[in-house]
Amino acid sequence: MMADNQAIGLSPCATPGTVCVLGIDLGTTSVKAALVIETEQGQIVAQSCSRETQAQADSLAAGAQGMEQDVQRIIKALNECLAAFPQEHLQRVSRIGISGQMHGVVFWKTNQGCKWAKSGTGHTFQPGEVSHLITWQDGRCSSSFLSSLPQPQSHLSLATGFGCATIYWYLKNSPDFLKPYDAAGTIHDYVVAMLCDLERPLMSAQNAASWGYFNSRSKSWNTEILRESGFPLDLLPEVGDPGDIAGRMPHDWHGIPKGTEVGIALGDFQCSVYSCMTERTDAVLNISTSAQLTVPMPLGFQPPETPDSLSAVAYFPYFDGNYLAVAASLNGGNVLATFVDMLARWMAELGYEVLESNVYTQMINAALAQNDSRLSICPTVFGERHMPEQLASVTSITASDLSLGHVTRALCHGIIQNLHSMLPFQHLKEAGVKRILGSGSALSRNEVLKQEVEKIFPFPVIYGKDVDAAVGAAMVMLHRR
Ligand SMILES: Nc1ncnc2c1ncn2[C@@H]1O[C@H](COP(=O)(O)OP(=O)(O)O)[C@@H](O)[C@H]1O
Ligand SMILES: O=C(CO)[C@@H](O)[C@H](O)[C@H](O)[C@H](O)COP(=O)(O)O
Repeated sequence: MMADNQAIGLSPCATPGTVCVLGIDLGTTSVKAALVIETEQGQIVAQSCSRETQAQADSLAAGAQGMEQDVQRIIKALNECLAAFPQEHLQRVSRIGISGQMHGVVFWKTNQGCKWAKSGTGHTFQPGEVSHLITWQDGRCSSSFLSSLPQPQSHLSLATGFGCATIYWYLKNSPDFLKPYDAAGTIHDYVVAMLCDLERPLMSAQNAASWGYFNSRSKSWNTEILRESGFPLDLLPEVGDPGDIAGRMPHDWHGIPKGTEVGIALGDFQCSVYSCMTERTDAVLNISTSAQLTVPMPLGFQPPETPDSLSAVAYFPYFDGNYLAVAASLNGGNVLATFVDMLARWMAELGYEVLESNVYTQMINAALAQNDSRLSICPTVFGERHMPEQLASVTSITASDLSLGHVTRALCHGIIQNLHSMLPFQHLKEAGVKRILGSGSALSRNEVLKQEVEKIFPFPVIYGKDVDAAVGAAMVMLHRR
């Protein structure tokens, strides 16, 4: 689906005195925005919008191993989302919360990162001296390259696609690439820096942990280790607490008033959890481009000093010094997207053009008619961080189970089964989990995935209406005073 705009019937944002917060999520596939307002009954999502970015770009330096995105395209999708909101709502926004795809890195030149221009509805910005975003899906750092790097002092293992690993890769393979830039951050740190005109980017501890070489206990980069190996320390953003304010906008933006507060950028996964988790006995399953299954760790939990690189579960910083235990899978909605793309390419080779959104609808409907499939699909097309070498496979192929419905059913089963192998039902039960909350648009739009979740994890599964990272980012900013 290319675009999706939704509005509730009333216009509470337009009511004077109403607190209205804009939440933005810069995801791997799409940009989402939501206007969330505080009412006596709680929060309401007054408007939401989603635009696919179609930002995939060739990597000149890393070739097929690279996974890069064009920042112009991401900002275009963001501008389109905001342009779709009514001006009278945007004029009431008093705070902005921004989240996005973690781990990735984008480089820019201070004071030249963007160009502001006046448009019909106020000021907007376009990217200026900015590199591609090298995303969390980037595969340029091989296992042998990673093991040649200094040992981080962090509870999280380093993996390909992590900002610091990517910077090391440029340093060793293409140092000239880094020369024009003096600032770096995740894509959402970049947007916050542009909106607040920050001299030096600010990054939340959530995103810093996702870059590697960050100690979550001391909330500091492994400066000494990095310095000794010649790492360009100037490219490391300053780190702040998730929920803190990064600054105020010196310009109006799409009609949002000048002076509006912008929060330090947050992790998309943590914001998805924030949008729905209400009890400490909740597990959250988020499926967007990637997939995560998570449970909150007990209050006061501190992760071990060193990571277990073979463990499928990692501890990600959440809010207020708390942690989430997470099975962060690299194989979520992107596996289905790869399948759809493969089908569309085959069809094109056979002389037929198909609309990908129609393929999703058809294949989901076909799989709904097949309760089961003997096909067994291990879906790890993109490997997993704890097992990068184990790629996807199909076994138990019988001639009777080759319909689109059988294959889609087996694929959806495989995605959920893979998450289960990383964080099994039994472990969730032992951790006191009572229900699973579903979030993310790859899950909410796919009835077959939902059925497989309910089969494989026999807990009550609840799919909220307005649960995603954009709403979570707005809620964080509503709640933090
Ligand atoms: N028409 C569709 N119907 C069902 N699922 C879809 C459709 N289009 C895309 N998807 C799924 O949604 C995923 C992207 O979800 P999205 O929430 O946009 O990701 P992100 O938050 O990572 O940007 C795709 O990888 C794909 O699996
Ligand atoms: O990279 C992964 C894979 O699950 C996670 O560690 C991370 O929290 C996020 O999923 C990434 O930020 C990507 O998010 P998304 O675009 O798939 O929603």
